[in-house]
Amino acid sequence: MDVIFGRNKEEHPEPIKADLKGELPSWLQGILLRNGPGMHTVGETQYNHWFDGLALMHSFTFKNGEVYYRSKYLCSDTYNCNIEANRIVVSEFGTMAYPDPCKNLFAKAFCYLSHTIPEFTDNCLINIMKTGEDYYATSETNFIRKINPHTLETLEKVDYNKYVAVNLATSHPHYDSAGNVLNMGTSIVDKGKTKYVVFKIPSSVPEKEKKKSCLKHLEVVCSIPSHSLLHPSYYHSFGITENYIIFIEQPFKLDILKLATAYFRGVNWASCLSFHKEEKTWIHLIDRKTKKDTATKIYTEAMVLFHHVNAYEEDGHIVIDVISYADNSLYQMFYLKNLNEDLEKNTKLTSIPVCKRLVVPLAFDKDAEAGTNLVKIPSTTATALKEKDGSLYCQPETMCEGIELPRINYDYNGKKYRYIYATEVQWSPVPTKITKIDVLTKKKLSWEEEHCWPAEPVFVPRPDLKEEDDGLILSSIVTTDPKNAPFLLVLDAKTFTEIARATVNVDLHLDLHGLFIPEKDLNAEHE
Ligand SMILES: CC1=C(/C=C/C(C)=C/C=C/C(C)=C/C=O)C(C)(C)CCC1
Ligand SMILES: [Fe+2]
Repeated sequence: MDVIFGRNKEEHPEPIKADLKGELPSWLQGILLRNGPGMHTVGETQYNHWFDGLALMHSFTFKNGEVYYRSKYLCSDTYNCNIEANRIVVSEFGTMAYPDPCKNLFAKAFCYLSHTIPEFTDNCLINIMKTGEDYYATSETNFIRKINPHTLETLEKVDYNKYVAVNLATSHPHYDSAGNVLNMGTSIVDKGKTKYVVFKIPSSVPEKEKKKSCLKHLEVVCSIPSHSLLHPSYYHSFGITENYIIFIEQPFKLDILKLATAYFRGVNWASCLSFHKEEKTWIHLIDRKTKKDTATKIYTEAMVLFHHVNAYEEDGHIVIDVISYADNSLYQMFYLKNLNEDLEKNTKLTSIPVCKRLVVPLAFDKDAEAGTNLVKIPSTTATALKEKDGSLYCQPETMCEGIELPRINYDYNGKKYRYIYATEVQWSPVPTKITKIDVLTKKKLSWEEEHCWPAEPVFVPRPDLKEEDDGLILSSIVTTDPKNAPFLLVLDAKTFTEIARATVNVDLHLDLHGLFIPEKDLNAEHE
């Protein structure tokens, strides 16, 4: 497994023409742009956790029936400082680094005693975000890095904090039909309060400010007070429907006092996160018009969740699909010492990812007796029980087990939908299959091949789409058989049959997330 996880990957900044088997439809023109950790060793030093690795972006460009591959390390301040020092000098999720010689850039790390919130990394390794015509590499700290989607060059470093008071922000923003971005971040102990802030980045700027970034026009949509000042929830994504923003405040929490003292206690940021299994998971539904949370307190059992799949409104209910775990063993699993030794032995998850459906009634009989199930949708076994104190206790329906990195046809985001595309994992965190799940019939279609390790499957709609699954699935496939080079797999989303594969003779890295940029959204000037 060292091949997949531990070994530093080489970058290929110049386009490499892939060897294509099969035929690509002529409408497939654009760039699949993805992000993930590519380097875990700098000089003699090594990161502890897979999520610490230096961001390596890669892209598959589809042009006139051909595919071109490139990859480039994000030239973040973190990357530059590490490379210059020839060792890890900036702390990441699972690795605390000292001392920091880049004093000018990371000086604040030394002031840990006077700063509650340490200066975080700009190693944006998780996802790619589009705002207007700009693209950013993202992680979960306050920093994002603008990039050129054609050349993968690194551009400006942006501090969210300049535009909105957040110390952390998700790397899974949502987009509305006009391309505006909706994202959430946590504002920690700011003016005596800790809250979750929802903000909007408009997709365009006024004509006279054409050269300015959309971030300058960022607006706060609403904020949700944290249940606890010093223990805000950790969250990796959130949900939206036409009229609501869905925020799940899980008992997997960040301990701010631990965070503030981690540096001098010699522990990593990860150790500041803990799961409180005896606590509840609070479900917040924010009305997008009134900006208010529901008056009723809504909760479900303690869970750890990273990915929302989708959410929608149906007959006065909100349906929320998530991938959840019974504990936080997922983060534990991705320590490189677990991944690189005996994968089978060390990475047995103590809880597997489960796709759960939570259903919350919006309007219900306030006089209903305690214990009544208020869910009136016949298609689900999820319940919402009225409690004596007036709160709602939601018990989810299990949709399926063993899926992660879920994607949908994004035109159905926030709407009633039918298909989930995901990677399939069993008791090990490394995916071996890609799967399509029909949430209506619970039927599954899968793709797998020996020694193949697929990435998150991205759905690209056919231009004349008539049905939700009219389109293609793109997934980059890492291989561990030296005889078979890695490739970009193209499946028909309807049947899950292979349309084409574009093989590239490079050491492809297992990545996290990314997006497909159709040609019409690409600004040719930057090419
Ligand atoms: C650096 C840093 C963080 C980084 C978190 C990361 C890098 C999370 C990655 C999560 C993934 C990839 C989940 C997949 O399901 C925190 C904890 C937000 C806060 C402290 C500083
Ligand atoms: Fe994610």
